[in-house]
Amino acid sequence: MAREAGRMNLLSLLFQASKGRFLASVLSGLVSGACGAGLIAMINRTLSGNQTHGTFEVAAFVGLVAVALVSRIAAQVLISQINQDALFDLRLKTSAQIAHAPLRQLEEQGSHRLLSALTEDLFHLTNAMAMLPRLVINASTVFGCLVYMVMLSRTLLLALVICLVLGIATYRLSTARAVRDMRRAREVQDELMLHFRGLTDGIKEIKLHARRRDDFLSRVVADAAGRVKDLQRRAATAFAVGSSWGMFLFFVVIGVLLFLLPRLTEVSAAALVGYTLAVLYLQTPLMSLMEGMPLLSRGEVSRVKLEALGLSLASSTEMARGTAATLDTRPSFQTLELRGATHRYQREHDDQTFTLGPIDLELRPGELLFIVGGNGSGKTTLAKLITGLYSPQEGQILLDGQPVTAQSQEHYRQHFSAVFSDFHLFDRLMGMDGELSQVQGFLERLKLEHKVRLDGKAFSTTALSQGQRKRLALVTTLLEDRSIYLFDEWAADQDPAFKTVFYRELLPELKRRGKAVVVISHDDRYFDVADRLLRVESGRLVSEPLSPPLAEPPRAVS
Ligand SMILES: Nc1ncnc2c1ncn2[C@@H]1O[C@H](COP(=O)(O)OP(=O)(O)OP(=O)(O)O)[C@@H](O)[C@H]1O
Repeated sequence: MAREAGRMNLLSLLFQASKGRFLASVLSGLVSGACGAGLIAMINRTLSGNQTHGTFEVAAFVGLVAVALVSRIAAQVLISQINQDALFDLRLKTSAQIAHAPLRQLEEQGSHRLLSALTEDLFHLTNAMAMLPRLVINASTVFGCLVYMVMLSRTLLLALVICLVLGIATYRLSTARAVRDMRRAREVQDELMLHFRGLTDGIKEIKLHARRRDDFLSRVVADAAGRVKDLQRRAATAFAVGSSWGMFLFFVVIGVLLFLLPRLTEVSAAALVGYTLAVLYLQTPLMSLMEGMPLLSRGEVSRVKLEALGLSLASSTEMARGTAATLDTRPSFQTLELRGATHRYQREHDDQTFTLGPIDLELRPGELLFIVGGNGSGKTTLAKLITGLYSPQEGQILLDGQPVTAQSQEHYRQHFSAVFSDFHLFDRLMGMDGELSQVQGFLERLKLEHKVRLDGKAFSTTALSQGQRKRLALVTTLLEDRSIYLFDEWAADQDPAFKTVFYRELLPELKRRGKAVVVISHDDRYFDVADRLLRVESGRLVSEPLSPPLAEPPRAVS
């Protein structure tokens, strides 16, 4: 029942995506099916000698063949168009859903699962959706033939329906386990994607240690890939047995009609020939339905998987897309307060939790706040809380005295520009226009002018050293010109000379321009730059007295 509901869902998704063409393809399919039934009727009448071979009959035959041909081509073309459009829509929709999902939810899923969803699941879901109109077309052909058969003989129709019901029931019985196997294979594919990520991200570590490489390939990857192979092979075998069983049933039906039924009841020879012809004609659409079943089942597994990820395709992204254009890109503020804000990490299958907070913190324009603390003390978590990437689980954030709510969170985030320690450098500038004229100046300021230029909106390269990549990320944030800046260990990869530029020139300059700046840092040499120093210890904030500056390394040579 749940699976039926799922298919209904797939069908309605496709219908919503392209109502007009969907209906047109179904209509073309129905016309094609009706023409097929008409042709069978004509052939039967001619074979039984009930029809003359006059010009009208020939013209009618040619006409029916032509209409069947054109309507079938139309249905197929429309199907492939819907398929491509649906894939396009699904990719954009799912990307938007990921972009709008809460960060914590995405972190809990892990990037390997999201990648699986964006590649595997979207591919299979689209394949299944492409099957649905074909399923409707084939069903309409079957329907046309059945109508013709009702007209020929009700007794024969009853026999046929009994055979069909039996056939479908046994087919489903043999493939039920295959669907379960497909679902399990899909779970293992997430694991496989995790290992593939390990292969690309960890290629240096793998290359440097031959035994690690062999262990990784022959045990870790081969184990997951082997399980996927076994499960999919078993599912494919069950589906092959199921569809061959269906094929066998056709001949059983024809045997029953030709040899058994005439002994049990009175059936005319014309009806028998008509039935045999119709059953043979039905073979193609019914086989196509059966061959499509594995694709439909696989698509259904992906649909359930996407829903389980919380990326339900039914949920609309229109609202979120609409609001982006109306948001102020550089809002200003007077006060930002965290009051008793708390964030707790609770891992699945793990009793250990880490709690940050309750945090009380105030920030004003023109303030330079340093946050320090040991590894794992909660600095980055606090940064995510301050920037609105995490919502407080307890307590609240107030902006200019107003609590930040789910509705105002997107607006709240527009106050920030940040470089996190695991930042991502996009290869182009997005969401900016007028700011582009300032790029060259910032590139020169950060000593990148000989390495990178801007071609249109794209950087000429992002293949740079880690320190240079961070500088380029800083260029982007400076262009954004937001009212609050957050740097999470930005200077960690910079040479001593550039550290000085960052702490002694860039940060004070941002402060002078009225920006509030939050800096997570281990560089105690520069703590004197800060207006305030806060230490995070096991998730709690403590104030630190400011110490006098230590001896500095040489300044950068311009
Ligand atoms: N994605 C996560 N899921 C579960 N727990 C997490 C996650 N990220 C961090 N933690 C936990 O939260 C604690 C604080 O992590 P956080 O990244 O905020 O520390 P940090 O002070 O920035 O450390 P570092 O100086 O090493 O960057 C860690 O000890 C870890 O146990």
